[in-house]
Amino acid sequence: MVQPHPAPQTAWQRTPAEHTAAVRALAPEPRPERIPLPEATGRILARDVASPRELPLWDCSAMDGFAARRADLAEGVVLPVRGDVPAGVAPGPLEPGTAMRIMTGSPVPQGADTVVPVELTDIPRGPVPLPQEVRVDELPAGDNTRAAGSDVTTGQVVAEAGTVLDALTLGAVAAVGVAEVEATRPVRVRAVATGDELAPLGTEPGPGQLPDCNSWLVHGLATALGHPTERVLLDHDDPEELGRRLPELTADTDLLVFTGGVSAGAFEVVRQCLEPRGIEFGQVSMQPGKPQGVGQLDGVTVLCLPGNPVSAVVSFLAFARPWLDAASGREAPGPVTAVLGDGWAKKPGRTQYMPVTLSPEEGRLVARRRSAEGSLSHLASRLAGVDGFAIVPAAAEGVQEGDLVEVMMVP
Ligand SMILES: Nc1nc2c(c(=O)[nH]1)N[C@H]1C(S)=C(S)[C@@H](COP(=O)(O)OP(=O)(O)OC[C@H]3O[C@@H](n4cnc5c(N)ncnc54)[C@H](O)[C@@H]3O)O[C@H]1N2
Ligand code: MOO
Repeated sequence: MVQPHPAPQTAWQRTPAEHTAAVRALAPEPRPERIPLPEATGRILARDVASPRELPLWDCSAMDGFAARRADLAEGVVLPVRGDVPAGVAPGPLEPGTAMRIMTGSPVPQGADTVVPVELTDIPRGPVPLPQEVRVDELPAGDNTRAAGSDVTTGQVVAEAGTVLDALTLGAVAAVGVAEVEATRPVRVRAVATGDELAPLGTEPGPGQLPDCNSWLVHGLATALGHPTERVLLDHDDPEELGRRLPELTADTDLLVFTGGVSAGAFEVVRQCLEPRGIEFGQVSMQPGKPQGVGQLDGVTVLCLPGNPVSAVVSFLAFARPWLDAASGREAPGPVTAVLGDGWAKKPGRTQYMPVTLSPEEGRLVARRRSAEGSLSHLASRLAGVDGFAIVPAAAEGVQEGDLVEVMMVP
């Protein structure tokens, strides 16, 4: 058992917005690097990607059928077929009064301006030999061609700096043939859960112990945002021991996130170790998430979040996420507006973050409390299924069904 340290003094009182700004101000500039496109999945683009070519690369067919001149077409007309235009060939010009068989995406022969879909002719669909002639049974409504450059022109930006290279953005960049991109380096996160009482997942908790979930929560949230994250479990409340381990904890990382040991108890390992080292602790007028600490050690930003699991999640989303967005060049997503599907009373004074589920109903996004016990900070098991946290302003004494609320989303 570690001897208690003197009760720490509260350094500051802030609103959530003030603390978000204070934390965000410590974020380093995003560091870009040039990497092969496949490695950039999930990264954030540091520079616009402009197309080096136009797409389609040529005027092409939108249908499998027969390329012809509109002027030669009439219902029942029979045209001689002068060749095939499969994928991957550059056809010669089309003689007036003739047709060429053409496949979807293939270059329209010079002189042709219309593709008659095979279904509108006497030729059966599918792999049939090239016919000598084709009868047009019905005139196509459109020309069934796609103009060169109608998707993208040379130099046009297909993905903007700040965009996450998700599967679809990656597809767009690959489509224009760009093999390397400038993306921001991922931010390395270390999630440190502290507390004498913590038992690692998969072990049976001893007397007075409980399973650690915070390291998994922080790991999961940071990973979901695309940051490589390492978990550390410090199953003790010894500030001296934590002090000895600090060089190791701050090495090769950009953001160190502690959970637990930050409030006013006699054994607040994180606060007692880090306050003398310049990390500032104080209170944010929010519920949950009141006790917070922030600062820098050896150039690494250190965030100290409260140990109650719901408090840790809310604090991560309100403070760590904006830091991560800023450090990785990602535009911070704002809250989502929803209609409340139920109401509840609240004490005025602190901004409340209520765990809610969201569902689209009759064209509106409806937010409902995840559980009747509301935003109590210890309800770890009720985190399952939470879509976000409805933000109820500090002065409010409650909310009613039908009110509009802003919801801080879970990534
Ligand atoms: N006298 C006061 N007491 C408390 C205050 C206060 O202002 N004055 N603030 C309360 C609030 S609000 C919160 S939130 C908590 C925050 O406390 P700590 O950050 O010091 O967290 P701990 O005491 O270490 O733990 C709180 C609670 O959470 C459980 N916990 C901690 N880590 C984990 C983990 N990794 N996995 C699962 N559960 C964890 C821990 O066992 C405790 O039950 O302080 C209030 N007290
Ligand atoms: O801030 Mo604590 O998170 O209210 O329970």
